[in-house]
Amino acid sequence: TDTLTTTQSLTTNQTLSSPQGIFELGFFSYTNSTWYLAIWYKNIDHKTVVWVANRDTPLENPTGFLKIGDKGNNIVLIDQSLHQIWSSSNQTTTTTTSTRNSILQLLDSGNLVLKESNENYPTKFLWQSFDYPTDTLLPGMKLGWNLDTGMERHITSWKIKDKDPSSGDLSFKLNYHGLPEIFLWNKDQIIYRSGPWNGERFSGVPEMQPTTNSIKFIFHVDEHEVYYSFSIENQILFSRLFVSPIGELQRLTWIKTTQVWNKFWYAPKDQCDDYRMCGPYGICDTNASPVCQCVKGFHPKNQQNWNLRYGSDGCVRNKELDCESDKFFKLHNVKLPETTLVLVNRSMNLVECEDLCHKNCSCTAYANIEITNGGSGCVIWIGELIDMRQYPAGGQDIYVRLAASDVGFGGGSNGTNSTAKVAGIIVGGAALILLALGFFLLWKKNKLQCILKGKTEHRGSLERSHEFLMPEVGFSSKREQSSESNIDDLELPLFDFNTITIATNNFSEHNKLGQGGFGVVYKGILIEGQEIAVKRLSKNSGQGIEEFKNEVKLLVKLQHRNLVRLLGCSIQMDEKMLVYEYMENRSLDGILFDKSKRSSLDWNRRFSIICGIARGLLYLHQDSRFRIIHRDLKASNILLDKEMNPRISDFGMARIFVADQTEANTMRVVGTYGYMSPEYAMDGIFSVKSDVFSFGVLVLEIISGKKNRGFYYANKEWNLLGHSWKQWIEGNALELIDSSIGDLYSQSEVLRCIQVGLLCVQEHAEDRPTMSSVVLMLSSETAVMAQPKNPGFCLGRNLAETDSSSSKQDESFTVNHVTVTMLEAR
Ligand SMILES: Nc1ncnc2c1ncn2[C@@H]1O[C@H](COP(=O)(O)OP(=O)(O)OP(=O)(O)O)[C@@H](O)[C@H]1O
Repeated sequence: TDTLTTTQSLTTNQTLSSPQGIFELGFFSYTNSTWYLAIWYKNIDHKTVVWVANRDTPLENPTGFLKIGDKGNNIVLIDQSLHQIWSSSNQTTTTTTSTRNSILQLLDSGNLVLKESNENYPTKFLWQSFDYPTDTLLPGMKLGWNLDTGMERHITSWKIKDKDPSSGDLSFKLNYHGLPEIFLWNKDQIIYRSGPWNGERFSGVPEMQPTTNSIKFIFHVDEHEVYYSFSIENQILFSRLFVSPIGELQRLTWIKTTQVWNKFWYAPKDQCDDYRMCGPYGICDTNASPVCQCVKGFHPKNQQNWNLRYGSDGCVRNKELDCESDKFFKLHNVKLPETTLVLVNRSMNLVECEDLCHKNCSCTAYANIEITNGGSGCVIWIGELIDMRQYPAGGQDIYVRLAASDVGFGGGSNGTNSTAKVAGIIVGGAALILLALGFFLLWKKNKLQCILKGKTEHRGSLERSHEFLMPEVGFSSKREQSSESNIDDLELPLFDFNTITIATNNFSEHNKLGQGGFGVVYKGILIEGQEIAVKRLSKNSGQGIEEFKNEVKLLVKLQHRNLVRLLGCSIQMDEKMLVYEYMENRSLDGILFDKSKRSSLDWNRRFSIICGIARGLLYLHQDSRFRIIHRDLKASNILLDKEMNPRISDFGMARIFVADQTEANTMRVVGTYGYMSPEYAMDGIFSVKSDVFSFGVLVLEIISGKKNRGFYYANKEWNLLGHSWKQWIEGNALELIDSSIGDLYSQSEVLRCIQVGLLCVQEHAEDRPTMSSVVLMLSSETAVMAQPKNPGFCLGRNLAETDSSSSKQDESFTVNHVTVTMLEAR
């Protein structure tokens, strides 16, 4: 049978057999002292184990058994003393709910699956062994990442071949950063890499050639998943990828007539496959002597070691770059250098790619990503070029940046316009002959190869207008999604995590702009030179990725000259980042409340800042396609651009940063103390009028240059609001004005602003004007204005401040340091 039910168990002398008898599940032992639950090919005499459940926790005698766990959501191995020695739920977090009717089934693919017995959907499993490979990748298994759940699948060798299946030192793992590629690790050291996928094959496996039958190789990249896999059209043909304990990656294919596993392909093959063999800017060529050569324009860093055939020190430039006048030199037929830290744009062509690289002084090389149809896409390297090798044929072209004088005779390449140039390494006179020989050998080898087919479905619709706003992972190929979801996704400008890492100098302290309630903010410079501010949201921002994306999609549409533009977001596993345009003059509070800086804000400037904020807020309240209540309007959320125009920031954060649902419901989440309207602070009632209140506080702060919280008049009873109100009713309002403004101001304008400010901070929300009347009052000298009534919270000490944790500084007085905004659909 192929199935085990909840009432059955599988003892060590029993097996399950897949429906067509291709695979078998049972127990095996090499030593008779350790027993393992495993899957092997049923009809291959020499037992070829492809999966082991309890590789690191063997049964110590053959009296154990396998059964479905009591809750029906996992499988467990029980030993002689009825102890559970292994369970599938150690491996998974997804199957926490209990299920009554589950069954365990061995499929003909070799996949052992736990599923609901009435579940007919062929891929809906509670658990599957394919998610937990051991040392073997079977057709249909994925090697790589599910970026939504963080699940990673890789293969790890046995300790001793055919003897000890416990986890060995060798693993083959996909790295999804940059242009994804797969690395062979020995413990914590990389020993080989595949090179990135070029649409047809791995850049480091030029012998993989698309032919016409049997094995189809798959390299899938989208924002949810990045994986390598393969399928075989003919189920009776057996092929598996396997990592051996001695550090060899092997594709083995079963030859029925001779009953042997044939080594179809393997790696590493030669010394040039050894990772970093020739160091930075070194290029390894098995046909050269010594095998390590420097890229043209470079010389060995340590000539002595180099002479001793030690290449790992690599090479250094003959002449430093000068950026402007640099040229590019084309290397033919190479394995592309490591692509973990690169920038990727799939929509650019080679000419645009060159242009981009040229403009960025830290770009060291560029190349096409895909080789199909004459080449497409752009990858640019920012740092050293590592682990290149030269192939006689079948490699890729890369354009390396050199100082103009190092390009030498024949000149630099102008990207696609250039004619084929001499290979960029100094290989000596025999190269051509060897090249021809190499071609011949390769051709012979290729005749033996089976199919290699990259997935090349259309991707034109995926191109984005933002260059390098595109994550490699998110953009490259949403190939298996409906066009509808593609269109949907088009609206979300996703920045590649690498782009952000590079832009922010790997989130360096130096780039840190500050820390707010939502997380740390970094300054960044995109490769095209655009400055950005990246808000790295605290990990517990409480919102799922999909909801986050939806919010960002809405917020990027809000555009107004008095709002800080949200450019997009970046998502890395469970980490979320918001990308804003950078505001050169930072936040208003940094100038307004700084003794030495505030005099740079004369009255005209302050008045235009007040008017700008009013217009921005009006847009949020009324003119945008959604009504947005900011809920955290304050001087630190007013940023100033190059021309000192005010720009409101942090709008829409309530939706993005859901700290805790219960808090949101009980409305305990509040804005920043000092700017909060009474009804909001006390009862959690928020409306556009609570924003109007905060705006009023801001206006009075801008006029007086004093913080509402930090300012107490004489007997310390009054805060800025109380003090302003007092001056107003006593007819001394002009005394409020910041002395650093000097004498150059229009009295009527100042008075009008004070009146507007006081109208906005009135205690009762219904008395406060709307933002549209505020804008009107500010812009018209003849507008009729009401007399303000008393403000809310005009005493220095009030309800909120009795909290012992509040300080006199203008910090967020918030629950969990979260400040919020509200977004309502119209
Ligand atoms: N787009 C931007 N351009 C330049 N500087 C910015 C930008 N966004 C934020 N900053 C700076 O980063 C720092 C932190 O900003 P953030 O908005 O996270 O915190 P905050 O406004 O001080 O507090 P809160 O999170 O409570 O609103 C501030 O000093 C701000 O000036």
